[in-house]
Amino acid sequence: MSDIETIMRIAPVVPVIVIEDLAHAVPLAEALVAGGLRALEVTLRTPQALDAIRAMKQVKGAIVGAGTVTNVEELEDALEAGSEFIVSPGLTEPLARAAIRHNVPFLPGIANASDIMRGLDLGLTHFKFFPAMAAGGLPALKALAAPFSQCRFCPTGGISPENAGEWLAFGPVLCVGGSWVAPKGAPDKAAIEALARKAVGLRP
Ligand SMILES: O=C(O)C(=O)C[C@H](O)[C@H](O)COP(=O)(O)O
Repeated sequence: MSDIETIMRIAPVVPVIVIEDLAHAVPLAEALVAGGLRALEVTLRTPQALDAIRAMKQVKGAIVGAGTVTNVEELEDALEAGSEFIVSPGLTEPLARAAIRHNVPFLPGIANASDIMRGLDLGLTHFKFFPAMAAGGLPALKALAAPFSQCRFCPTGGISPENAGEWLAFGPVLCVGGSWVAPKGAPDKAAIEALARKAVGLRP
């Protein structure tokens, strides 16, 4: 099993995916992988999410994780479905301890210094900065990262093709998360592949 840093370094953008129709899962994953985005975060926001994870794992080259994992039960369901990494909007001790116990790459959300310190106490150093723009944008992350030089981040929430390059130019940012590469609805494979290709080119 890879560690979370390896997963964060696969591509500059991790698509944040909401699957409303299971039939969309495989074509969407195929288009994203073809465009160069291989680490895919499927949010547990819809009843189809776990089946979507199972289906997308069959796509060659895809590394499929679960997002919006907010408690231990969801983490266990996500692992049962074959999730290769776990993303959470926040950081609770029970969830973090379960992720560590299961030895699954884990990217919990932080938004302030106390969140980071709780993570460090648990042995975690890699975090999602969420909600990135609403929590103060790049100036906020720069200020937060300064006292925690051992930490690495994946800002998510309000990241766009227009601002992603600036985030990715900041050393502690290994990747960004974003939903813009996985628009809702029936996937237009050519359009999504093109969005993914552009996203791959965003790393300065
Ligand atoms: O679902 C979760 O677990 C979240 O943490 C929220 C998502 O990561 C953001 O909603 C994606 O943000 P946008 O790219 O601005 O659409």
